[in-house]
Amino acid sequence: MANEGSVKRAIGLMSGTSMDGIDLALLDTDGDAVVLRGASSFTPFDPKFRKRLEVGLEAAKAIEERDQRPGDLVAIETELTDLHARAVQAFLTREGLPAGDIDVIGFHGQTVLHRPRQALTVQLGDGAVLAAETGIDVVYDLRARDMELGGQGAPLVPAYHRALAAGLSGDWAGKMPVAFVNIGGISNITYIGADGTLLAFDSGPGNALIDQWVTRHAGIPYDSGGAIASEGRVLSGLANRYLSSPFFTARERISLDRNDFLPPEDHEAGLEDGARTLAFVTAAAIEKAQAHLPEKPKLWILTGGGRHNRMIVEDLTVATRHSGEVIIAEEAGLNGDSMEAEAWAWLAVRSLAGLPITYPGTTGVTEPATGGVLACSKGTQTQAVKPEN
Ligand SMILES: Nc1ncnc2c1ncn2[C@@H]1O[C@H](COP(=O)(O)OP(=O)(O)OP(=O)(O)O)[C@@H](O)[C@H]1O
Ligand SMILES: CC(=O)N[C@H]1[C@@H]2OC[C@@H](O2)[C@@H](O)[C@@H]1O[C@H](C)C(=O)O
Repeated sequence: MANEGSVKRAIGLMSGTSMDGIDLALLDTDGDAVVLRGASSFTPFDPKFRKRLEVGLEAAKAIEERDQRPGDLVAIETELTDLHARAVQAFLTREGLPAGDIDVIGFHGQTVLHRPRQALTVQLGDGAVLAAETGIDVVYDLRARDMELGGQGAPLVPAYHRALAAGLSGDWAGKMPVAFVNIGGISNITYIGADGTLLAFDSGPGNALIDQWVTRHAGIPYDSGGAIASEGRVLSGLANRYLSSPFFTARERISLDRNDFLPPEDHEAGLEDGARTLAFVTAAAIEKAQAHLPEKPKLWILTGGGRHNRMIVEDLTVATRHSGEVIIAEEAGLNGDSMEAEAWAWLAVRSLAGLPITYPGTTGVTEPATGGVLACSKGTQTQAVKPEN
């Protein structure tokens, strides 16, 4: 290991359900406290590769065993791994850091299938190849063991949210319970009670529906700032169709696949009304999540790309105005773009130490569980991380 003692220097790599690119973050941590949040980067996928990933998602529907790669998925996985290796190399060059300074990379990969009921989750990405190409040890496949132990395999960032909450300062420190809401392709919520209670689950659609809608109707990848939505009005019939999904009232909290909610049919709305309604649905779904929490949060910290959509932020602010305050991560001194990548760095360090990464309250796993697979940079052997939870 490059760094002595319990504090490790880790790089986290996240390519989320929006499939927009690779977030990278540097983190110094002992796997408990966040010692130092470092520099970060974003490497967008070019539109051609994004298109290939979308085709890959369709092919992935045929997967029954997690190592199957139907259609073009073998080639896509190779290209994806290579793009991650290049993102790491470009970051190290930019920051003037030798690879030997980094103890470990936490590698998420690209989720192409997630079926918790079948205990099946597939993230494309070859950890061994990434380790060989970067010369840095890689911890990857962090979701699978949780599923084997009865968990949903997601969300995994909540334990990191709790570590961040412990470090909040000033006025924000006393505002408990606090909820982190990550508005990515799908939205997920983490609740941290004043007594440290940790609960988390996917709360519903995030930007994926909005992205698909504006791509189809305006040829742009996302509704920047919520500008299109701000020109439209909420179509209550359409909104209610989404919000009456049994997903919101089911006692069991399940993690979502990107395709669990689909964009409206073309005839159901015009461009602006569709974007406005979907932004409303995203916020309303987050508000509905409160029904599954022991107390209403006093503070909501928004992360993920959806915090830039002002209609989502406004709608959530209105919906929670009697009980809580809504802020974006940056107002609390955090980085809403790199938080998930930071989390993957933190989780990798925990994995190396055999510490739990998921809990009954976060994924429904039977007991606190570690996870991940270690691929060593020196040598070809890939060994499973041996947990001691
Ligand atoms: N300026 C902006 N205005 C509005 N929306 C934005 C803006 N920037 C990014 N987004 C939205 O955020 C999305 C990317 O968010 P993010 O990177 O948090 O998602 P992700 O990590 O891929 O998803 P997940 O957390 O579900 O895995 C984009 O697809 C877009 O919809
Ligand atoms: C299977 C999968 O990749 N799930 C993602 C997805 O995107 C958001 C939400 O659904 C969350 O459950 C999860 O990612 C975050 C990073 C997590 O595991 O915490």
